[in-house]
Amino acid sequence: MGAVELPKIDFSGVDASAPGTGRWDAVRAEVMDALATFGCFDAHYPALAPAQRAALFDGAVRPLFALPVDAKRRNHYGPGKPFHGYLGGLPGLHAYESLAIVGGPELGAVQAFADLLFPAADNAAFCEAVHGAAARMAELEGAVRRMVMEGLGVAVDEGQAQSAPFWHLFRMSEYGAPTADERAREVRYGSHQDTNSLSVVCQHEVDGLEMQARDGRWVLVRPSPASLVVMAGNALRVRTAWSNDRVHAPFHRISVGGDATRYSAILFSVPGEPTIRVRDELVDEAGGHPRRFRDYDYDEFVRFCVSEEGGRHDDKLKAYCGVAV
Ligand SMILES: O=C(O)CCC(=O)C(=O)O
Ligand SMILES: [Fe+2]
Repeated sequence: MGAVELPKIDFSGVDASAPGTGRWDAVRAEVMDALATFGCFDAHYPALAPAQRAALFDGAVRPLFALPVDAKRRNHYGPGKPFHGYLGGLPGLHAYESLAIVGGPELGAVQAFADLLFPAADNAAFCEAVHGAAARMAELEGAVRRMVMEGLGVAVDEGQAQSAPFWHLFRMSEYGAPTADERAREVRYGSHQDTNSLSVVCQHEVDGLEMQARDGRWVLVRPSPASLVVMAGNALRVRTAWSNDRVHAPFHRISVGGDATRYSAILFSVPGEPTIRVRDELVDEAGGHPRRFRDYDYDEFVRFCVSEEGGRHDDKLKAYCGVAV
């Protein structure tokens, strides 16, 4: 068997602010195909320029992780939002740390984060680097999300989109290289599906993201300076489950090898409503598209995923709210 590779989709010439123009329709067909087969793809996306990536990682992400832990711990959004901010020193997540900005594509949110972590410092360049990259990644996420709705034939109703908005979490992560007493390649962040709708991953120079193909094989995704990985999470899978999982939420994990610390930045889109609902117009019991999941509370599902009970299931969504069909 040959090596598996992620589908590659070229987004040059796709204008996120002008849906339907240029290569939009052709790219949408490729997106639907990739999300149904792999649940993810490698997006060639030159709008996030190599210089912008360098500014993000070298000018912002590295200095951020070099801060003392006490400073990093200031990145938290309150007890009800346990996975919104700093993560570090967690059981099962050795040599992994991450920081996250709620609303990362918005300058004000980045500014508030910077003021918290670098008080009394000139943080204008930091803010520009983080906001610039997060905003470009959000444009790609928005275009893909719209393509999925169009591709499924779900009306893209601007009014409704406003009343049930999505919000973004921009997470920056650091994974330590294997130590002398570890194996040459170590899994730092174990196999999981994302809970949100879409995730856009920017790997910087050092590989580590492994996606699992439907046949079970793991694909190590090589970072390239002009590409991003886009994948579907369980919140999107739920919405499309009526049509035999037309969107697959892939399992993935992060491993490290070599001797360089790995950095990544991920933009997650999260549904704005507390309850995730399968849209009624997508359920057709008589027509062979029965309801496959109960409506569920998003935050409670996230807590279930990290609970002892959740840990016993691979397919946590099915265990949490699956309906036997
Ligand atoms: O660091 C990465 O490349 C991806 C991390 C990831 O899968 C996650 O944070 O959910
Ligand atoms: Fe993930």
